[in-house]
Amino acid sequence: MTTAEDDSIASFSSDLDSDTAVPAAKQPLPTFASTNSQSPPSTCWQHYDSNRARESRYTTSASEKPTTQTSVNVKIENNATLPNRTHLDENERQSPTTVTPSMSQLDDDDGGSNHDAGAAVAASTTVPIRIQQHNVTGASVHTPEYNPSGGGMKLNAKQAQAVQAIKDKKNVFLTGPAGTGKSVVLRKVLKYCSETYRPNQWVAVAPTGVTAIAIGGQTIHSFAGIGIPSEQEDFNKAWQGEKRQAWRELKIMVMEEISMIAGEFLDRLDSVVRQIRGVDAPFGGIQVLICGDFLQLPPIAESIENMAKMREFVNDPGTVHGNRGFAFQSYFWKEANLETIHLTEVFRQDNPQFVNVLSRIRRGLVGEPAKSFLAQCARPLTLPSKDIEPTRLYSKNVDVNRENMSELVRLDGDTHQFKAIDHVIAASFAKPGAEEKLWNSEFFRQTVAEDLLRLKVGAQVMLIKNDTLNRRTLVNGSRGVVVEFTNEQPEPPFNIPISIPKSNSDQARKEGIYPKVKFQNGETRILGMAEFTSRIVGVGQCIRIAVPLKLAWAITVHKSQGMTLDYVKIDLSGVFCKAQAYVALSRAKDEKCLELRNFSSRLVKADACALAFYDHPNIEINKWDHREKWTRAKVKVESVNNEPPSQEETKESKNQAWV
Ligand SMILES: Nc1ncnc2c1ncn2[C@@H]1O[C@H](COP(=O)(O)OP(=O)(O)OP(=O)(O)O)[C@@H](O)[C@H]1O
Repeated sequence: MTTAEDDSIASFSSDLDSDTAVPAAKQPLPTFASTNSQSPPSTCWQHYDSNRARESRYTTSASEKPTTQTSVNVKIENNATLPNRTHLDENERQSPTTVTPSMSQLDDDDGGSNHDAGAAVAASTTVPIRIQQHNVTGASVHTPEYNPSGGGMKLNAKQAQAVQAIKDKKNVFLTGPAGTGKSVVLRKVLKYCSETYRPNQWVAVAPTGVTAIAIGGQTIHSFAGIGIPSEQEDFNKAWQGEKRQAWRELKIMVMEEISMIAGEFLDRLDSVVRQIRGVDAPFGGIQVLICGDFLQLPPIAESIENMAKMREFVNDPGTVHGNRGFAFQSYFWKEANLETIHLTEVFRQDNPQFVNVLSRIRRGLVGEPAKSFLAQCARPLTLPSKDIEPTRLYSKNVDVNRENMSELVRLDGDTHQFKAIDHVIAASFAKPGAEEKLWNSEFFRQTVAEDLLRLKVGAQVMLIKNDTLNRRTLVNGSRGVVVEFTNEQPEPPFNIPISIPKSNSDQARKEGIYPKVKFQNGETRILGMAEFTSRIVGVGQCIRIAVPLKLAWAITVHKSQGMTLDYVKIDLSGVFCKAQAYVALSRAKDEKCLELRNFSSRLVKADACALAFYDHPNIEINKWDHREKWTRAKVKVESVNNEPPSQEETKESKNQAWV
């Protein structure tokens, strides 16, 4: 084991400039006689409109619900049949995506007696499986909870301290560089929760589907019932029946990868949860374990340009959600009275030289020794066996897609193409030109659901939509392999029929043929189409109906956060955000099992605000600001600010986020 450079954690006080408007989250919250209220108070935060909320019980929001005044414009490609939206399963749009962690998934690494390998595999994106002749890429990869070697794992003193703090009912922030065992502690805590609380009293949440799978939990968006929020009203969806009840019953929430959860998101959610629970305390008194490293991937903030556009369409600009700031910049953070535990012992890598290189890169530093150390990885990887396929990491989706397509081409067999169906619904109150705006929306270019999906038997795939029904064991991020194409009928919720006529150019494409996928948890599913939507504040809704699969020989760095990879090929040429190079490199266990392409010192960047948070106790770092202005951090170190992301960065990040 090797100890990383010691980062002293900051405990700081942070107040707003006197001229900074106090966000509504800080305005006095309404008080409630009891927590049994069934709807948000009319005085609820930021112009809550109770009529709209009533409607949103049945639709994603009032603006989305087709009404007689709503114009629906449907563009049907290639004579595809458009499924009637009213026939879509209502549950699919509203019901919670609940991935109940099985006990075995939560089993820690100490050889717990009830380990159930099958169920554990269900939650992993990286566990090796062999399906007929098709090997799932990443066979060499393991996440710690599913370490095939099993065996005992003794927590070090700080890890044990974190578990104890949770047992002592404290709110805990568990941090430290990559590979220091934060997730291992998290799983110990989940095991404790499962033994101590009833199932509805605890939850594990993460910002992305892949991470959620790895901890056997669900995304924070799906648990909250708010989807990907674009305005305050979306957060108010947490009031909807089942969700409201879930929030009220909760006693402890475990949050993974906090670096990707924005301060603004936490504050908006916190405000609603306090009201739902009728307790004016952080998350209405729910105990929290927050895990993560702020020097890893940051939240995906809206660009200033997009924020400005969205604000044009709303009465109160403060209601537009920009996903700004790190979690430590939230009001919630300051009030939660978190006990910070900083892990420093790196377990993932054994070589102290590699640990030192990574430690510098985490802080945005490179230097000659690090450069020459990494230069030795710019050679083809030698693999111990033909069966082992290294995981390939790229920064951008475009590179991932190219790599996946070239793998697809190498497979024998017919290509089956699945064309998406797009349509738009303008909001009843939208200004003229709304439909055109919707058709030109970035959603249709950026959404992870491809316009034309090509598949073959043997293709490595990833599910890109949660299964909100059935056994709820498959989620956005579940990995599998296409085992055949069939005309058997798919099951809900992925059962929108594929009825696209044969194209001239593609001999393999037939009507009513569905891909059958064997997932890593052993489940086999026939997949029809599913609905992907994006609501544009004040304008309406963009909808794509597509087969919810994506090729997955290669994955993005964003998808890899939290993983431990035995054999990995990394191409850093497309790095577009801070910490991306660090996250990619720190996945590798050993430099001998890492092939590195296109490394350059200029790609290594750390966020100055996150560095300041760790390095300077007692500094003031401003909170996210709900006004147009992106406030500068009031720190005593030079050039520390929260730069808003560029449009390019937001676009790329969203590409990752929507996966
Ligand atoms: N106490 C321990 N003893 C032995 N190995 C450990 C211990 N804690 C963690 N590990 C191992 O270290 C590796 C990294 O652990 P883990 O994924 O929990 O780190 P992390 O801090 O969550 O990393 P990241 O920030 O990259 O998500 C895993 O292989 C895990 O099994």
